[in-house]
Amino acid sequence: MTIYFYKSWQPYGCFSNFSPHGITIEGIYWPAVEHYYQAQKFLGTKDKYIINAIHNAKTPEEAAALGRHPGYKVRPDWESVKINVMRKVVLEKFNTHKEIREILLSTGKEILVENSPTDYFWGCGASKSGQNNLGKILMDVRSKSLKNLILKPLAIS
Ligand SMILES: Nc1nc(O)c(N)c(N[C@@H]2O[C@H](COP(=O)(O)O)[C@@H](O)[C@H]2O)n1
Repeated sequence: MTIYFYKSWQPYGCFSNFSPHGITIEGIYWPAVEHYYQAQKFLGTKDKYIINAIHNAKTPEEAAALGRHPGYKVRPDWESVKINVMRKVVLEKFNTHKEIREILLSTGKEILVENSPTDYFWGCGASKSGQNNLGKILMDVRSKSLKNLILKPLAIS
């Protein structure tokens, strides 16, 4: 059975990047994955001042609106780095928060899909045929977490 998730208040909402699970990366605390992800778009650009506003955004929706604003210039390598940016921050989220790591592990081998009606890159889009890159990252994180769970007791003995 495929597990669909999207909004943070819906079933499996903790898989959404908008869920309120803070992370610390390179010593800086971010209120949600979405804040960090959107801010990375502007590293080293003339619009880098917007990073602070994204960091301080009251909600992930506000962070996303700032990061998607067509008036700000995204870094030129964004398309080639965004998957790795997302991989790093989503892994950190599930390493940090044990309760949602357990929910992720409880999904076993089910396929996870971000059921965004508009996003064909991170989600499946309205046609359900999108790339679902967020779902793929979550399934990778799930495999890594499972390996850690199996290897940890072995390391102790
Ligand atoms: N608009 C919206 N609302 C949500 O609740 C979502 N989970 C998403 N999806 C996330 O949007 C991010 C992509 O943003 P860009 O289009 O690259 O600016 C990514 O975190 C998706 O998972 N969207």
